[in-house]
Amino acid sequence: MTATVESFKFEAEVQQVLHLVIHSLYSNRDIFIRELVSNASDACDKLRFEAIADPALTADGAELRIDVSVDPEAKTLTVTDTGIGMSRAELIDNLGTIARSGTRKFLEQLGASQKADANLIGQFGVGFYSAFIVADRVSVETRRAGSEEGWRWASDGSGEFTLEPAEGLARGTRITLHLKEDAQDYLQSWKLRSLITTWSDHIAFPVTLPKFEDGKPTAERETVNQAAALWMRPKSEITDEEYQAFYKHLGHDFNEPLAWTHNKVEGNQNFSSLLFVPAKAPFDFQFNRDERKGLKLYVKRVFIMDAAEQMLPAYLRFVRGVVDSDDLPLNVSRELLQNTRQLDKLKSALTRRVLDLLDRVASDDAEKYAGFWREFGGLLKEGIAEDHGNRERLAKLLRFASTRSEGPEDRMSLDDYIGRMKAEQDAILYLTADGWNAARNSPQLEALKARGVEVLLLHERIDEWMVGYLHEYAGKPLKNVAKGELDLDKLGEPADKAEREALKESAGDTVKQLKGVLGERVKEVRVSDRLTQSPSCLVLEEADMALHMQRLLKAAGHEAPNAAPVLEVNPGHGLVKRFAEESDAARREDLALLLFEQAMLAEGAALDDPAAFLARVNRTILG
Ligand SMILES: Nc1ncnc2c1ncn2[C@@H]1O[C@H](COP(=O)(O)OP(=O)(O)OP(=O)(O)O)[C@@H](O)[C@H]1O
Repeated sequence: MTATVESFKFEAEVQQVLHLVIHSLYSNRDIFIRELVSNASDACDKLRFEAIADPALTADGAELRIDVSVDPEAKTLTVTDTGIGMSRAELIDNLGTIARSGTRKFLEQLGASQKADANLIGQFGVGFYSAFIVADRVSVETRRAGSEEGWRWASDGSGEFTLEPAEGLARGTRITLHLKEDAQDYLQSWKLRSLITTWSDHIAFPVTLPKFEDGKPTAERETVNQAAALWMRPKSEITDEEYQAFYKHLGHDFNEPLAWTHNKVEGNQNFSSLLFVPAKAPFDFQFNRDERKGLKLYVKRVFIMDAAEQMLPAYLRFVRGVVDSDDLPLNVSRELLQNTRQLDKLKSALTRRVLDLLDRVASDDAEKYAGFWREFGGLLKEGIAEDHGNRERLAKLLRFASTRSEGPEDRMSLDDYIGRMKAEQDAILYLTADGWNAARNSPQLEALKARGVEVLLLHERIDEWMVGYLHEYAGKPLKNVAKGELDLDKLGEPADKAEREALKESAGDTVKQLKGVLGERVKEVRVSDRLTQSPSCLVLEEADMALHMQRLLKAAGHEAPNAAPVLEVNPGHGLVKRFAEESDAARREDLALLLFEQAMLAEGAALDDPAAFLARVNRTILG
């Protein structure tokens, strides 16, 4: 029969993954058993699902189960399942190529270095290929449910695999690992038992091991897991370790989850849900807004499909978990899911659960919540724009830096801010800027700082977009301090009020003359209440788009409104005084433009003509 053996080369990416897995996961090599048992369990899930439409697939009556065996003489470990099995084409596709687009991108990102730490690799679910950490040869014998043909796949993981027909196989898949010399401990009963019980208790199908006698496996077998869907068991009977192990299985994550929420709902809708918030963002996270995975839909304990897109809003795409509905029909399709009112309700119930969970973490453990915020905070900002109904709840979960923060880390909630607001202050004040330094050193803040008024510093790009949707919180309006007029008198008088008033009075002409020189560049020139140190700053009208946003949009090739800013000047500053006193027209123009250009630079803007600016600076310095 050797004539029928065909050889295939692994896709280049598979070789890369194999290389990475074998070299980076050696110290975590126990995970191979988790991956193989998980795959076996998925295969049983798939068969149960396909059999709903085609009962003939399970007509042979074999129970869905997973058997792990060892042969100490042959030095092999075998994982056998009675699941869906694979056809020849599926074998080639599944065990010879990389299907997940995220994995490709991950590999591209790793680039030439080809190094990644175990955590990173763990996050993309090393899957089947992890068998090669402990085995120098792996064979897969499989017969797809409903088909007569069986196939044997074999490889030593070095670049090629072979395929040949196999006779007499039972339905499902048997994976045989020829263990490496240094991996023989997996043949021992205690080792196997401890690993399998840790990893399989939450698996919904029986996982069996041989009984051992005198250290040798016998023909008798015993089931080592509870074989009940974890989420259907009463909460009080589930330990944290079980939840954690289940999460690792579900989320393909090495790390423990940050938090979880497990609920059973009965009444109008009947469903159970078990939702996890990961501690770390998965590697392909930024890519998969459109290709979301991680929330599994079951109907009456039968796995139906990954339905994250249907069951949770996009901004909660970090959530992992299962939802088991008693109401949806077993033959529910993706199309049907999109159009069911029932699902809308389910979606809003699940969204609530996640937000409640986050709220709980935030109030119970600020450090833990800070960890969540670092990983996923940006997504909640997306939520502010996308989820009108939950805006207030989401706003409560937002964290910001402020003029009182020591660094750019966002640690402050809107409630914290409101709690510290001055009695006379009627709005939540914030400033948006392109970056932390531009925000904290912005001239717009000078007078506010001088009065001890705290201002939230929104220094990330998404912030400007987000605050466009967040007009108020807890009944208090949000106000951008760089827009419109600021009524600072309400917030306490500065020490030098009388002096400033006098300066303002006398600066009327200066302001007019500045506008005359600057022309269309500015909408208006006025005396500033915002400034105490700097000579000038730019201010927009309430409805105008922030200048850094206008720039960003233009740079990305989009249309952006061209709102000319208002130039505010500080009449007490030497430069403004010099302008007022200067009689030479050319020098006056230099000074006016410098006031404008400085304000642009403080905004983080690039100047249209930097060389002309420098020439002006030099002329002015040299007098
Ligand atoms: N025991 C099995 N029975 C049937 N199909 C299997 C079995 N093991 C693996 N497969 C198939 O091979 C594919 C690749 O498996 P692998 O473990 O590498 O990745 P995965 O399970 O798809 O991804 P991940 O492990 O990241 O979830 C699976 O998607 C599945 O289609």
